Amino acid sequence: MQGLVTKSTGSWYTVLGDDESRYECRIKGKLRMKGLVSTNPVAVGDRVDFELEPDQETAVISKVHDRKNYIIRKSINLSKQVQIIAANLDLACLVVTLASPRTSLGFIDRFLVTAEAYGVPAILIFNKLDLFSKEGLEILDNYFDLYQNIGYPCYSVSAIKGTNIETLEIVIKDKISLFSGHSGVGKSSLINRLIPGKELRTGEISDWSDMGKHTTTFAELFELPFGGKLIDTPGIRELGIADIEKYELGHFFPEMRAIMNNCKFNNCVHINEPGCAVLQALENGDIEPTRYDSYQSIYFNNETRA
Ligand SMILES: Nc1nc2c(ncn2[C@@H]2O[C@H](COP(=O)(O)OP(=O)(O)OP(=O)(O)O)[C@@H](O)[C@H]2O)c(=O)[nH]1
Ligand SMILES: [Zn+2]
Repeated sequence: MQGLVTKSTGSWYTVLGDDESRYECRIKGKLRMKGLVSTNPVAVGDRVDFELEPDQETAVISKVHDRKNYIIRKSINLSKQVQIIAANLDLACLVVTLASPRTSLGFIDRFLVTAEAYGVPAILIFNKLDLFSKEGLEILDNYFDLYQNIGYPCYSVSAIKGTNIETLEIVIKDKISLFSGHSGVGKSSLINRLIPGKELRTGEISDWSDMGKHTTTFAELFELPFGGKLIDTPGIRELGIADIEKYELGHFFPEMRAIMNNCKFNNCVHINEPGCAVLQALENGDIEPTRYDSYQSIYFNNETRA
C-alpha cells in the first residue's frame, strides 16, 4: 500500500495509508537514498510504499518515493550528516508579529531566502492583528507593500479573534504547508484555529533557553478539516539550513534575480563591483534597503562561517 508519513519518532513512523487508516511502520534493512547522507531515511511528508507485518498491526516501509523538495537541518552530533525535517512541501508559511514579540526583517528575509533555496513557495502571515494600533497598521501596510511587490503573498490574521482565518484557509487548502515562526508569535493558537479540536498547547511567551517547553523537535503532519495538510515543527523556528554558496545568494532574492543579468560582470556578487545592476537598483530605490541589508548580512555571515 502507499501512504503519507505523518509522524516520525526515530525508529517508528506513522503512515496515513491511502485507505485513510493509520499504520505504525518501521524500516527494515537499508532503504536506498539518492545522494543524501541523512540520519533519517524517512521524513514527515514522504510518500512511501509499505507492507503489513504478519501480525497485521504494524508495517514495514519498503520504498520512499522521490521527493519534490525537502528541508534539512544539521544533525546535532554528526556534523556532516543532516536530518530531513520535512519533505514535499507545497508552501512554507512564516507566522510573524510586529509586536510581542516583534519579528525582525532580517529573520523574515532569512526565512524567505531559505525557502527559495529549497524551492518552496513562501507566504507571510502577520498574526495578532487585534493588537495593532493605528501606527502598527501603517507599518503592516508598509510590510505588505514591501513583500507583495517582491512576490510573497502576505496575510494578516488574529488567531485569538478569528479574523481573516477563512482567507488563510483558502490559501492552504489542499496543500502541504509548513508553519514556522518564533516562539510566542501564536503559531499554536493559529493551528488550533485551523484545526478545531486539535488543542495544541499554547502558552505565555517562553524563554528560548527554556528547554522543558520544547521537548518535541519532531515535525508532525496534521490533516486540515477543509482539505490539505499542515506540518508543525515544534522547537524548530527556522527553516533549517540550506547550503547556499555566496555567488548564488542573489538568486534567492527574486528582485535581484530579475535584474542581475544586467550586471557588467557575470560573476558579480553585488557588493562593490562597478556596473552592478543591483547596486544601481538600490540607488534608484527599486530595491528596498532592508532587503539589501539582509543580503549583505547573509553574505558576510556566510563568510565568517566558512
Ligand atoms: N492578542 C493576541 N494574542 C495572541 C494571538 N495569537 C496568539 N496570541 C497569544 O500569544 C501567546 C503565544 O501564543 P502561542 O500560540 O503559544 O505561540 P507559539 O508561536 O505557538 O509559541 P510556542 O508555543 O512558544 O512556540 C499566547 O499568550 C497567545 O494567547 C492573537 O491573534 N492576538
Ligand atoms: Zn551585481
